[in-house]
Amino acid sequence: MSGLAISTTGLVHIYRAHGHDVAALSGIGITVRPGELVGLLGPSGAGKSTLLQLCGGLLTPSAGRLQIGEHNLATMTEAELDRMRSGDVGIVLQGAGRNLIPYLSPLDNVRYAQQAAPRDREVPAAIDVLELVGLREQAESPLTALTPGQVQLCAVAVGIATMPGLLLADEPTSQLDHHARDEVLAAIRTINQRTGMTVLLITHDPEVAAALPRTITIRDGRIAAEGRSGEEYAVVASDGSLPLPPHVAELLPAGTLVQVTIEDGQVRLSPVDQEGNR
Ligand SMILES: Nc1ncnc2c1ncn2[C@@H]1O[C@H](COP(=O)(O)OP(=O)(O)OP(=O)(O)O)[C@@H](O)[C@H]1O
Repeated sequence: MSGLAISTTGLVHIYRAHGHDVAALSGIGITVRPGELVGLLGPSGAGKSTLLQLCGGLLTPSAGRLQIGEHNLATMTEAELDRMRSGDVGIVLQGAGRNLIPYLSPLDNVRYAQQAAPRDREVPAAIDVLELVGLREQAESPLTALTPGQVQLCAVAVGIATMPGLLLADEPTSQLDHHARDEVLAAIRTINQRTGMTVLLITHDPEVAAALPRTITIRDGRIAAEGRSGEEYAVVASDGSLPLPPHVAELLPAGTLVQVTIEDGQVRLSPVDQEGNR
């Protein structure tokens, strides 16, 4: 199938835990076009995995709109979510082993994953899926004979086994040496370019982020910035607010009065004291 778009407006997710609520996402608005390859960045606890799991239908939004292709996830029944998860969205969980059956070869792992595909979906031969990620030669090897990078490639192959329109990958390049990391990233790029599959992947690695055409940074459950080929930009939210980059926020602590002016077409932020004097 062709790539699926992601569209969210005011997306909120609250975990209800031991009598207190944790707001993991506090109003996320993003649009990802079909076939885009996007990295999700941000400090630990920012809400990246929560967003990924919401997009995969593994969690239900507490509020807001979340649209994956034609699916409006906020209103889908459990049966509809099951169908979406089995064919339209592939998920690679953090830690390659969690995606694999340890006693099956890469070929049988992919075949097993393909059994979940909807009946009307034509899936490619398992060997062709492995070829796509560069694992044809290891197709029948036991997983224990594979390098850590090859095990991760196998997890990616399982994630795309049914040729979903959206691949969600939680830190697929972490805990790998640079060579293996680059191989996994190259395989994900190949999948994206050859199939047109939309890809959303979480990374903490600045070198991986710099190599991606687009990144979205989340901080404290909100969109903090976007990157284009390594260059970071602040993003104006739908309510007109603009999150300051951390190095600017350090200069303008909370409560600072800022005069916003336009001079020669340039928007200027000038801090003033509490009496309004520059
Ligand atoms: N099952 C849960 N129950 C309660 N709170 C949770 C649960 N899962 C995550 N959280 C909290 O939600 C917030 C966002 O967590 P999330 O795992 O989405 O962040 P993250 O950006 O993926 O972090 P990391 O990079 O460490 O994986 C954090 O404050 C976290 O402690």
